[in-house]
This record gives sequence, structure tokens and C-alpha cells, in this order.
Amino acid sequence: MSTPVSTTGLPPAAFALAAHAVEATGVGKVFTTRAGAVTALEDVHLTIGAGEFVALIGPSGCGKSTLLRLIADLDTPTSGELTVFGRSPRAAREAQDYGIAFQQAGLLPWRSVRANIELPLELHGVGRSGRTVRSTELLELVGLTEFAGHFPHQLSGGMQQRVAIARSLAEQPSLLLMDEPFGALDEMTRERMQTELVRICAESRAAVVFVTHSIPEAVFLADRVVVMSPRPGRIAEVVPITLTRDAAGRDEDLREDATFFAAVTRVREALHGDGHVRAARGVDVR
Ligand SMILES: Nc1ncnc2c1ncn2[C@@H]1O[C@H](COP(=O)(O)OP(=O)(O)OP(=O)(O)O)[C@@H](O)[C@H]1O
Repeated sequence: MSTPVSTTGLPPAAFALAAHAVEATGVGKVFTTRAGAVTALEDVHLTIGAGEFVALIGPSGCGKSTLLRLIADLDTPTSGELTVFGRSPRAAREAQDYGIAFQQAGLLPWRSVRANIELPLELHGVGRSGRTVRSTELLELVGLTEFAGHFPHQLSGGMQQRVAIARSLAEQPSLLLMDEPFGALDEMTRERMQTELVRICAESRAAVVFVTHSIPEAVFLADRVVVMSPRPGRIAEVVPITLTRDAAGRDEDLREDATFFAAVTRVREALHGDGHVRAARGVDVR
């Protein structure tokens, strides 16, 4: 089998057409700690379309990772309703509707690059030849064909992150959940990875929810930037990004473009400008 299908029986891309990627209605999350209740999220309303790239930005502790974890079914909301492709996050996870990539690449050191990429396929019973076909495609997609037989410790941080992204795409998810995946990279590698991610998303047509502290990163990548307010995290503003794209996504020249700077300013104002976010600590506005 060369093309994994979701357990719904529908190819993920076809299922993605059937519903919004994410729909949050009045979502709240309260953590109970020994020091008392911590309200991480309050009354979050957000709809993310199939194939849409949404960046979440906001001060440290405003609940960005919590929202991502709720979507990923790594935790559950305490109020409101959350659906992923029209069903519960649990059902979406079981149907392998999404892939996850976090700040740490989280590769298994004893497995080769190819074997790391193939791991989700192996866990879900895809046969050897199907796995080989898919991992070959993905190695090419992330530009690591020549490193298929290498082990994680033989790769740079950026290359490890590309392996993690390839692994998250292995099952052709309709939704990618990314929590500061480039946070630990140097600035040059980070910009290269952003350009590659835009290209990869244009090709895979997955929706993406991308948590970042960097305004330029959010603007370069996203169709919409969701600006969150300090705890309890709410959506302060949603900034649409209308930068020119060609079929392959966005290119490097865009970073020098006046429309890019205007969008960066717009997001910065949303973070600082209207009193929703007074102390935007932890947000990189460079
Ligand atoms: N498991 C938990 N138990 C108790 N409190 C938690 C838990 N997870 C998160 N929190 C609290 O919820 C709030 C939101 O945390 P979260 O990690 O979602 O923020 P964030 O916006 O991703 O922050 P950062 O930008 O610093 O990564 C914080 O006050 C945090 O302390």
C-alpha cells in the first residue's frame, strides 16, 4: 500500500473537505493545582478552515500550548466544545487526522532517519513496501534523501527538525499541530525552515496550527495570525495576512517587502496596541 488512508475509509484530504479543520466554541481550560485553580483558557472561539495556516501568538503563559494540546487530545477542555474535522479530538486522533511536531524533534536515537520517518506507519500496520515508498517521498520532500541511513546524532538541529516534520506528515494528515518547532534553531536555519514549511504545506495542503513567539515568523507563515491575551488566555484579535503567494508558497524576497513589514506592524499593534495585551513578555517583535 503506497497511500495510507485514514481509518474513516476516506483519504484524509477528502475528509478535510467535509468539515472545518478545527472549530472551538467557548472553549475553556482550568487546571486544578495545589495552589488553587489556574484558568489557562477562557471562552475561546476559533474556526480554522481545511488547508488554512493559522499562527497562535501571545505572551508567555497565555495558553497557546494548552490550546494546541486540547486540539491534539493530549488534554480535555473544562468548558465549551471543540471539534476536529467535525468530530471529537479523540475520534480525530484515532483516525490519524493530524500530525504533531514540537520544539524538540523527539527522534528515536537508535533508529535511522528513514526508520524514524516510518515509525507512525509501522505503528499503524503499514507493510514494508508501503513504508518504503512513503518514506522515500517524504525524504525527498524535506531534502534529506542522502541522509536516509544516518542516525539523529549525525544531523544538525535543522535537519533533525526536518525529519520530525517528515514524520508528522507520514500519514498524510489533514492537520499539522506545531508548537514552536523552530524555536531552538539559529536565525538563518529558522528562516530556511520557514520557507520549506510553506512549500511543504502548499504541496500537502494540510491545515496548520502553529504556535510561535516570533511575529515575523507568524506573518511569513500564516494565512491568519491569532493574537492571544495574557492569562486567562482569550483571543484578543485575529489578523488576516494577505501577502502575495505563488503556487509554491512564499519566497525569501517577501521578507523585504513593504507588505510584510506592514503585516508585522499590524500584529505588533494587536499585541500591544489596544490594552488587551499590556505586558507582552516572551514575544519576539524583531
Ligand atoms: N498541567 C498544568 N497544570 C497546571 N497549570 C498548567 C498546566 N499546563 C499549563 N498550565 C498553566 O496554564 C497557563 C498556560 O500555559 P501554556 O503552556 O499553555 O502557555 P503558553 O502560552 O504556551 O506559554 P509559553 O509561551 O511560555 O510556552 C500557564 O499559566 C501555565 O502555568
